[in-house]
Amino acid sequence: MIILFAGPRPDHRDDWMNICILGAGAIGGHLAARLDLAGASVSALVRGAALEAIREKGLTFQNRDLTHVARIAASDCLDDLPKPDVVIVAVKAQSLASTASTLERLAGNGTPIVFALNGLPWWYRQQLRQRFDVTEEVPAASDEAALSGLVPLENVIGCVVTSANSQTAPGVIHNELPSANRFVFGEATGRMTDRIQRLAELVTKGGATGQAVQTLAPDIWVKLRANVLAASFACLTGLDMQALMSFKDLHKPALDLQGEVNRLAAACGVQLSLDESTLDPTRYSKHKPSMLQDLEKGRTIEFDAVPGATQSVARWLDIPVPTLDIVAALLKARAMTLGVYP
Ligand SMILES: NC(=O)C1=CN([C@@H]2O[C@H](COP(=O)(O)OP(=O)(O)OC[C@H]3O[C@@H](n4cnc5c(N)ncnc54)[C@H](OP(=O)(O)O)[C@@H]3O)[C@@H](O)[C@H]2O)C=CC1
Ligand SMILES: CC(C)(CO)C(=O)C(=O)O
Repeated sequence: MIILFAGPRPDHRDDWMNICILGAGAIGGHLAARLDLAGASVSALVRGAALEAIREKGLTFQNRDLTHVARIAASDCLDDLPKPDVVIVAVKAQSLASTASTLERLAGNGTPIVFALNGLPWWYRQQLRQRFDVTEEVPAASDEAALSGLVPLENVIGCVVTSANSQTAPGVIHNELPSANRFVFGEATGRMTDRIQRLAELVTKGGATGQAVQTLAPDIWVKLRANVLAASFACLTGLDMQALMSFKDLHKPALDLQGEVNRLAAACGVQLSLDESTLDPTRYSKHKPSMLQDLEKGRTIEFDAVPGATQSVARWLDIPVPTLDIVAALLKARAMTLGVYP
C-alpha cells in the first residue's frame, strides 16, 4: 500500500509533533527545513561548527526555487532539547555507532527512531540474517553490531531518501533538484501506522514528496542499486552524475551491475527489472553523490553500508556478483589509498 499526501503549506505551527534531527548535515538539514516549513516543532542534536552556525543564524536551506531559514532549537545535548515525539537519524552509516547510547536511551523511552540513510539498513540486514539463517558473525565494528539489541524493531522506522544535497557551509544546505525530493517511510515491522503517515504528510506539506509504505524493501533495493552504481563509479572516476551517465562506455558495466543487484533483490523477495532509463544523463544534474563528496573531503566513505553490505548478501545467498566484486575491490583500494576506508 502506498499513501501519497499533497496539501497546502500551513501557516500555523502544529504542536502535536516534536521532531528531533540527529545529524543536521545535508539530509538531516533538508528534512529539518521541510518539517519546519510544514509547521512541526523541529530541534537538532548537532555538534561543532554546524551547532554554532544554527544557533547564531538558523539553519539555511536553499535551492533554485526557495531559500528558507529555519530557526530551530539546537544543542549537542539531548537534555537541552524539547522531549521528541520522534527522532530522525541522518548521519553517515559509519557514524551510527557513535549515536548508540543516545538511541538506546530514546528507544528505552519508547521514542520512534527514523533512520534516513543510504545503503542496506542495519535493521534490514538483521532481518535478512534471521530469514536466511546466516551463521556468519555480525562484524564487531559495524552499525548492526552497535544498534541491534539496543533499538527494538518496534521503534524503528526506515526512510529511503531520493534527493541530491550538499552542506556548502556549516548549517547551510544546498538542494540540487527542487522537483526530485522524495522521502519514503516504512516501519521495520512492516505495518502501516499513523506515525509513518504523519511523517509523510509533514514532508509533503513542507514541499517535498512524502510517502508512507507498508513494505519498504522495494524502495531500499531500488535505492541501493542506484547507489552501488552511482556512488562507486563516481568515486572511481571523480565524475558528477550527469557526466558519469554521459560516458557511454560505463553503460554496459552499469547494466551488468544492475542485473546482479536485481538477482539479490529477487532472492530477498523483491522483483526488479533492468531500468535503462536510469542511464539517461538528462535525468541528472551536476550533483556529486554524497560518497564522492566525502571522498573529496577526505572523510570516511559509506563503503560497508553500500557495496560492502551488498556483497555480504551475495555471499549469504551464494549468488555470484562478478561485476560488483570488481567495482567494490577497486573502490576499496582507492578508499584505502586515500585513507577514507573505515
Ligand atoms: N547528501 C545527499 O544528497 C544524500 C545523502 N543520503 C544519505 O543520507 C545519509 C546522511 O548523509 P548526508 O546528510 O549527506 O551526510 P552529512 O555528512 O552531510 O551529514 C551527517 C551529519 O551527521 C553529523 N553527525 C555524525 N555523527 C554524529 C553524532 N554522533 N552526533 C551528532 N551529529 C553527528 C555530522 O557531523 P560532523 O560533520 O561533525 O561529523 C554531519 O553533520 C547518508 O547515509 C547518505 O548516504 C541519501 C540521499 C542523498
Ligand atoms: C545520488 C543521490 C543524490 C540520489 O538520491 C544519493 O543518494 C547520494 O548523493 O548519496
